[in-house]
Amino acid sequence: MKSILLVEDDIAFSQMLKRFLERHKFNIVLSHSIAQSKSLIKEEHFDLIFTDLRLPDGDGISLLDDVKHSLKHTPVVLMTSYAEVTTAVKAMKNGAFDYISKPFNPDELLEIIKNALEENPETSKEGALNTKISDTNKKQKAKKESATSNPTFITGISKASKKLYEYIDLVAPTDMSVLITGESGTGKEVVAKSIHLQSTRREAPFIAVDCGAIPKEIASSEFFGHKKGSFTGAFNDKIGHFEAANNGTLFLDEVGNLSYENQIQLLRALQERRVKPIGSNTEIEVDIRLITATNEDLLKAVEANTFREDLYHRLNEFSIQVPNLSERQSDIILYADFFLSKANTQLKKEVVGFSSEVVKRFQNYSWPGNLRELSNVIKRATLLTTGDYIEVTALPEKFKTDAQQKSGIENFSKKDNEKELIINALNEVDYNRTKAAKLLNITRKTLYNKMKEYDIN
Ligand SMILES: Nc1ncnc2c1ncn2[C@@H]1O[C@H](COP(=O)(O)OP(=O)(O)OP(=O)(O)O)[C@@H](O)[C@H]1O
Repeated sequence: MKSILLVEDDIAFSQMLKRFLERHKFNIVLSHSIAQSKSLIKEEHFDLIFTDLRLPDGDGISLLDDVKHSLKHTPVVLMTSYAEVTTAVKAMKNGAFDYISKPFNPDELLEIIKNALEENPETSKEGALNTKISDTNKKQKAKKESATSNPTFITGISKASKKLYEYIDLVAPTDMSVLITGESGTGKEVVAKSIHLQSTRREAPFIAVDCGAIPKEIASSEFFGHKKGSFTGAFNDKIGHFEAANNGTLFLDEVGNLSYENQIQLLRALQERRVKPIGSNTEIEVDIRLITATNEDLLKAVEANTFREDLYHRLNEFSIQVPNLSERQSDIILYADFFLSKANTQLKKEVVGFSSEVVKRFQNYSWPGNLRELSNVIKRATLLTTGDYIEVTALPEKFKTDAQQKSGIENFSKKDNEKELIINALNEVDYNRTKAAKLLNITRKTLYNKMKEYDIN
């Protein structure tokens, strides 16, 4: 029977894991600290060390260093939370076999353990050990790396995000016009781009136009193009946005800003599916899919007669409301991590994560500027950070008001992290405790006990 040293300071969680692994025929020895683990390693043989990243007397990485010196071939697998994934990836470069992010599901856990144990210690060279990645995490990392090297977008895990992406999946393959509403910075343009990329038009152009930035006098030339010499200042032929987006998608941002006259021109072009550049005698047939976005209430504009009702219905064959970041609480750290990777690449930095205090303050903040604000805060903080972790001191003043709270990763409390995970899981499933327990991979009884312990109602 293979023997595993399980290092986890959360008593209830470690007991649960122990029982689960014992049922799968592993011999489990529990340890709740680095010091205890170090002495156990001297006394007993272990086939695998499975350790939490944050422990009361240090982190799993220092245990990893120790193991690497004394037990070169014993694989070490780390358990992490969202905020720590970047650290775990770094730990893998230092010899950890793999990592698993909490909450994890039993199959994922068994697969990682099986892979780690299957590694032949006698033949594996140091380098091979350093670069071994399980299939499960290969997938996770591939996703992460593609997000980093190709900074497009991530979908999020909150209920609101899932619903948003369900709608995107639903409407993308059709040719329907989509009206995207949502506050500034929520990601409306990213949604438009995802619809385009999931549509049959993905190989054709995606042309984004900010209608708020076009003076009404030149709007028709911008949309439909012009011929050289057709008006003063028309020094060359110009291709309009409709023609440029032919066979693809035209995205009109801030569509509510179009003048009444421009609205009429737009409607006509959409109905007739053809445009005539200014100064030209020939009409050009265009096949475009139209996606529009607004952060104002267009229906109110229709009532006030500032936006044409016929155009409104033409644009609104399907509507998608992009939620505010405050409604996507369980996504905040995921997005923060994504923006951190992006900022690291842009600024050539290697900041690995956020202090627990920063995580807490991010989760307590209302984010009126939504994803754009989060992205800006993180970029600035990454620039200001000289250590491994972004601390409260690198955040704008508005995040520093809670003078009672100490900052620093030494303050990272397992309890806070666990409480957050439980609250997020409960929010995710509308406080259905059976589903939340399933999501967290713990029994209902453990969940009840923890809710009581953390005073969660
Ligand atoms: N799903 C996502 N994943 C990663 N980054 C995102 C996502 N959605 C939006 N962002 C980022 O958030 C920022 C704001 O997004 P975007 O410009 O799409 O918002 P918007 O709602 O169109 O804003 P506005 O109303 O001001 O035009 C951008 O930096 C964008 O890259």
